Amino acid sequence: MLTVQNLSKRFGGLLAVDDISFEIQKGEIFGIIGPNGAGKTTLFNLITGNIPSDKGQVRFQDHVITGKKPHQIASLGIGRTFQMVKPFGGLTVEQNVMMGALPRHKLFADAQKAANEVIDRLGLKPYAREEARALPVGLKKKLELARALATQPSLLFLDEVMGGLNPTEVQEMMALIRSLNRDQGITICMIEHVMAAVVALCERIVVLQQGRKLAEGTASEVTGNPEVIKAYLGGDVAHAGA
Ligand SMILES: Nc1ncnc2c1ncn2[C@@H]1O[C@H](COP(=O)(O)OP(=O)(O)OP(=O)(O)O)[C@@H](O)[C@H]1O
Repeated sequence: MLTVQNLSKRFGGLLAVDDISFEIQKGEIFGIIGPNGAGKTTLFNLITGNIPSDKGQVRFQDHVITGKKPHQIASLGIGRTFQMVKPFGGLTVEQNVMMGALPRHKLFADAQKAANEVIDRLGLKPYAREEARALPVGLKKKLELARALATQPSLLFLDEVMGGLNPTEVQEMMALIRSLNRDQGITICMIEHVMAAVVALCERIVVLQQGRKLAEGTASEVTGNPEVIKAYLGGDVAHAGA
């Protein structure tokens, strides 16, 4: 579904993404892990057109999307959330989700209907008329996801949607991600530091370190890889359930 080939990005003297290649298959949940600063978010930004790449190519279905603008990439069916949730604070939850829905619908009323379906599905209905800035972090993360879903993606990039959530909210978010994948057929690529969630959800995982691909494989292959344990997992391996 998505092929990333030799993608690279330099910020001054720093090679933030260094010759990364991988493929995401239709229907899977794919994970990207690695220490802070490994280049994960930069990789997302390159794929979704938020920053230009220096080298390499990204193909989505039959399209080369390298060099396209974020809204063009979104209209092809690639959605994303941002790690630093940035809802339009002064707007309501419904208005924020409308931002995602509007480009998909000719009529305002249709966009509103679609936005409210997503709001319902994510359990945000009681907050639909509240200002986004008033929401606690768990609901802000859900709103971020709702906004991305309203763009009707077939491939969804999730950047640390579990970050800042309590254990109950993590369980709820995991169930939601699984349902989006299984029931709605959305292919998912997730950056995540909560290893229990990565191990439980992801069929395949890529590990980044200092911009480079350190490993790729199933959850058990990756969590059992001594280089990955040294570079990233450390004492967390037991916690990861490996
Ligand atoms: N716009 C930018 N200008 C300069 N350096 C940047 C920029 N964006 C990211 N970097 C640097 O690139 C490297 C990779 O950053 P990135 O945010 O992609 O890492 P990450 O793996 O997502 O980290 P984290 O897990 O902390 O979110 C870091 O050293 C970061 O400081």
